Amino acid sequence: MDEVESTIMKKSQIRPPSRIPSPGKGLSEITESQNNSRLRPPGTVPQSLKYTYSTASLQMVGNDEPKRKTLVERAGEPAKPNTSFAPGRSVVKGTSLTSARSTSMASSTSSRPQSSSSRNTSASSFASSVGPGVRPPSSYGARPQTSMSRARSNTASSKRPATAMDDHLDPGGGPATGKRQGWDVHGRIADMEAMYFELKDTMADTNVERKSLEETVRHYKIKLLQLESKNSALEAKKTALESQNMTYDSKIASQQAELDAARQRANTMMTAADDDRRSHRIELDDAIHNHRRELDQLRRDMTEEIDRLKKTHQRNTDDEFERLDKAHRDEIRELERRNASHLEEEERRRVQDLYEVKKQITLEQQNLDLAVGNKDREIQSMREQIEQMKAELDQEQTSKANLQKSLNDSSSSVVNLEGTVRSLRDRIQFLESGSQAQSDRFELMEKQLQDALEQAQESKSKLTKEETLRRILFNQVQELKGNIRVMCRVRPTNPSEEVAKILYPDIDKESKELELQGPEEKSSLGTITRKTNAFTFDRTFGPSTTNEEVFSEISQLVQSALDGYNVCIFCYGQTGAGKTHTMSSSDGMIPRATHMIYEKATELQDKGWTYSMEGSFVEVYNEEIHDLLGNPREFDKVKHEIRHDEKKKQTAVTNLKSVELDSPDAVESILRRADANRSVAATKSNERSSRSHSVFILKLIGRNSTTGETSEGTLNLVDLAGSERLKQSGAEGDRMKETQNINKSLSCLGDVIGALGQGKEGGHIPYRNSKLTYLLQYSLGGNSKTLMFVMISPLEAHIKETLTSLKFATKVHNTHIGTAKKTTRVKERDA
Ligand SMILES: Nc1ncnc2c1ncn2[C@@H]1O[C@H](COP(=O)(O)OP(=O)(O)OP(=O)(O)O)[C@@H](O)[C@H]1O
Repeated sequence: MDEVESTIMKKSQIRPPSRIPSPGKGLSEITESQNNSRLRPPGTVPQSLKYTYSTASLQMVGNDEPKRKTLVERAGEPAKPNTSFAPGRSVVKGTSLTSARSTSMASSTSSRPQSSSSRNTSASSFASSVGPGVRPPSSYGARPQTSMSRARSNTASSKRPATAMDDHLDPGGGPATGKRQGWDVHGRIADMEAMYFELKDTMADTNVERKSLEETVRHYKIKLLQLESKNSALEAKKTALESQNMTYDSKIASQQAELDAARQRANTMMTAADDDRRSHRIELDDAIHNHRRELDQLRRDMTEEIDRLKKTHQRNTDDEFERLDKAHRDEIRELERRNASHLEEEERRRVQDLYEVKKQITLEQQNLDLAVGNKDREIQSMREQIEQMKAELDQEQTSKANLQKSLNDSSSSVVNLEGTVRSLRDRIQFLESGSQAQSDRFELMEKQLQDALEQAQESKSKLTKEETLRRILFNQVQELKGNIRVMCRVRPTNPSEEVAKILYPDIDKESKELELQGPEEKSSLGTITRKTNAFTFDRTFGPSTTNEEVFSEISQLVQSALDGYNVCIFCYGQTGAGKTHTMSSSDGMIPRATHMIYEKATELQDKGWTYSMEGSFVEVYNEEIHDLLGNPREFDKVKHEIRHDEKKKQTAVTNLKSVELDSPDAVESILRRADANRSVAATKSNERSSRSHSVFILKLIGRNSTTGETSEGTLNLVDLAGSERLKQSGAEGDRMKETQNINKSLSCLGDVIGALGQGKEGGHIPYRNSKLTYLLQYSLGGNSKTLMFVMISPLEAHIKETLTSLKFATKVHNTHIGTAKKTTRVKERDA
């Protein structure tokens, strides 16, 4: 609002005249009228006029009609009453501004001290130019008092600078600043024109000012309307709040009344409760008092009754005791009599039972004999079956040999025939005779050749079929022999060593039995005895047996690996019993097996089989896997993990070096390297005792291009660490840890074989309990074939350990994995 006002104020400033010509003396009557207006004191303005101006000004604002005419227009008009001009001026310069901001106006007006006088002057000049007759009467005489006029009357009038008007007022007529003479009509007209333009500008300014004022008034009106609507809204709100307030007041009053009523009720209830409590207390006191009295009375009565009863009871007890004593004695006599008869009866019955039991035992014995006879017959029939199968196998092998021979013959005859054909062709070409005889002969020979070729092809396909059949029959024979087999080998001795008594009762027959005389045992009577322990295995090898003989017994298993089975052959026994000699020596099982596989694989090439063979060698030492073909310095750095392929039933070890066995020499180099790397440590039992389990893994993958068959087998040859007992070995520190780990893994091996023997479908087999059993998971049990060599030392000093090894082997031998097998037991009899 102030900003608008200040704008208005700025616009309302009237430019001071630049130069006002001083009027000549001929214009004195105008001067006089002007003088009159100037000379009239401010207080002389009639009150009625003042009122009229203000009302008129308000009307002007309200009507918003620019009724004023320009000075030029009015110049040609007839004279009008004074009031018609004065209010217009007052509206613009006086009343409205005075009432709004009198101070601002005063200051703005005072900044232009010459404005009114210039106007007066211009009016006078104008009058003088148009002549006195048309000049309007002095409007200034009727002008209301404004701040400007007050300022002039109070302060500026006395100190006002000299103006043209003053010159007119000067009676001396000597113009202080006059520049034109009375005759200088043109000059005056020019001045008049200048003044006229100046006035025109002033009027234009005034119009602008008026418009802005009208705008302001409109703005105020809008504002007023907004305020009024706001006021009415507030009024409505106030009314609503008042009515709400009244509702609350009435609610509070009703709740207060309810509260008072509730208080009243509570007081009444409290009083009633107090009364009740008092009356109850009195009743309770009375009751307690009565109860005590009754209790005392009862106590007295009871005491009297007890005394009376005691006396009566004493009497009765004495009588009863006498009576019971008599009855008891009678009863004892009666019981003794009954017991005697009962005993007689019982004895009779027992004798009868004994007779029945004896009879039943005899019957069962007969049944058992029958069953044993049946079993024997079954065994006999199985043996016969095996024999028959062996005969069939022999027959098949013979037929295979014959076929092979005929194939060879056919091949050589084919070669011969081919040579013949070539020579005949040459001859044909040479002869060129085309004679019938020659032609016939040639045809005959060609036919013979064709027949021979067909025969050879037929023999080849027959041979392939024979091979497949052989595999099936061979596996059947292996299964009949059992999927886990145990063989015992006794190492030779030096002449200086004290040997224990070991017998081989069936050495000339099946070579399965072994008898060992146990250690000396002292009885309670002081007599010393030695028990003979008899053992039976799938085969027993005496000290003179060579590695070649041993291998001939196990070669069939190696053949199974080629046929796609998982085969595991392991040597078990105490340190120094000959495990390493049997397994890894230069003519041991590992080199022999690999050589055999190599040879067989080469042979099978004729039957369409191609084999790839990969060998790796690991060591399980302190439950860690080491790569025996790797760098021994990195044994502790490189970690190996065992991964199983559940689907293929194959095991893989991570970060393991495997060597392609493309020649027999490759096997020897592997063995040399593994031997150099193998962890060895000295113990009391053996100077170079292997302290780890070593596993030679041979993977055999075969493909038959003719039949499309594939086979994937694994041969594991395991040299177990020594099985000596902790106490005996005298191991300490690291050695003790080694021995503990060895014993743990060997006992896990026993547990696994035991669990497999129970043969429960889906039963838990604790393969994971040791690294060794986990590594051999798919080579122990299931569809795999296992052979255990129990190595024993024949020395007297090792007899206890030997017995332990043999008992463990018997436990394994009694395990049924896969097909049924005869159970053997350790037989003991005194020497
Ligand atoms: N059948 C055998 N014929 C000849 N010598 C043998 C035979 N068995 C074992 N030996 C010899 O007996 C010694 C101990 O044998 P070997 O090292 O094989 O025992 P080990 O049971 O493997 O011992 P460890 O488990 O501690 O390695 C070796 O010198 C070995 O040559």
